[in-house]
Amino acid sequence: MTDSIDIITRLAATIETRKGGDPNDSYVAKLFDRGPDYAARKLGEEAVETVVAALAGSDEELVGEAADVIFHLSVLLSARDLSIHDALAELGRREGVSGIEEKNARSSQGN
Ligand SMILES: N=c1c2ncn([C@@H]3O[C@H](COP(=O)(O)OP(=O)(O)OP(=O)(O)O)[C@@H](O)[C@H]3O)c2ncn1[C@@H]1O[C@H](COP(=O)(O)O)[C@@H](O)[C@H]1O
Repeated sequence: MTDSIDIITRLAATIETRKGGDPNDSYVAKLFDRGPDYAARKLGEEAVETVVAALAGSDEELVGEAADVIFHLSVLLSARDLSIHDALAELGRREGVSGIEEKNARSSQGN
């Protein structure tokens, strides 16, 4: 499990290093160059492909599409000057909070 977090941490760090990079040398730099809206569309495409794989694909295809979603989500958050670690921290915050408490906490915040 620690290894999985290490992989996400390394990926997030690599993604950050690509900011301002040459789009011809780096796929992530190309995504940054095209902007957050493009990164969001890529994430949407990968999410749809994940659903298709879940409904009609093999386990291997589903895992591959899920990895694409995590990658493109990481790029999108970085393009918005956020990080996948912000999303993980939110999941961590929800640990130990029951579904009802979470719902109440969100409605008291106006969400
Ligand atoms: N995980 C990935 C990853 N997954 C997929 N891809 C790239 O995604 C591209 C495939 O995208 P698509 O098929 O959707 O379409 P495309 O037409 O090629 O791309 P678009 O023009 O549609 O954006 C290929 O170029 C893949 O190399 C990735 N590129 C990079 N990473 C990670 O990002 C790191 C940095 O990559 P670079 O920025 O390229 O050095 C790598 O070390 C990896 O860890």
